Amino acid sequence: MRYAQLVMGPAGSGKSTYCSAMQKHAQTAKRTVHVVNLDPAAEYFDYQPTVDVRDLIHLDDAMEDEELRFGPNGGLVFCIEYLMKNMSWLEEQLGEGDDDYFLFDCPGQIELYTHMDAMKNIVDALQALNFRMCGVFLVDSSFMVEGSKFISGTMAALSVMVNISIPHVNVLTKMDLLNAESRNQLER
Ligand SMILES: Nc1nc2c(ncn2[C@@H]2O[C@H](COP(=O)(O)OP(=O)(O)OP(=O)(O)O)[C@@H](O)[C@H]2O)c(=O)[nH]1
Repeated sequence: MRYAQLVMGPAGSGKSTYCSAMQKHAQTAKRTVHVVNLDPAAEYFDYQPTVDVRDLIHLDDAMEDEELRFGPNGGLVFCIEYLMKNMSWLEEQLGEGDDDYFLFDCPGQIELYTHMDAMKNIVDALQALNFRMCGVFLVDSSFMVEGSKFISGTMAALSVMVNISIPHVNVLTKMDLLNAESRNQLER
């Protein structure tokens, strides 16, 4: 059995920062946590990925292809579907270790989780590879303070939980950026 967190959330919500912090935290506890970059458009992260989907396909490959001519959104969906069709590549990259712990740093395009099958299919394929998975959905806390945004954030989280159908934890990120009044408002 292997274990994994699927780290999801809107663009800029802090997924890569979370993965990096968790990896460092594990190192401090003398444990090894592998991070897998599943974002074909990633430009910067400060962890050492064990697997990087950009070695298989990069967003630019889809956008610069003369026949495909995708924009950034269509291109990203194409890349994730391409990964799905090449799961054997991911399987090989992940190796066969037992008891390994992985963090999958996902792309920030929320429709991949809320109403498309792409990410759900990848989760199903990973579960077939003996992964026990948990979804971690990150939301920037500053987008949760106003009532309307709070509803939007919680509905997005609920939609992801139902669509992906694995144990699910929501994480409010960037709490350090909230002032006391906003924290109280969020608490209420
Ligand atoms: N102050 C503060 N900044 C944070 C926190 N988490 C992330 N950030 C910052 O927010 C920005 C976006 O963080 P990322 O980790 O790149 O977010 P992401 O979800 O991986 O972004 P995409 O891959 O573009 O979707 C970076 O400048 C981070 O340094 C946090 O808890 N506190």
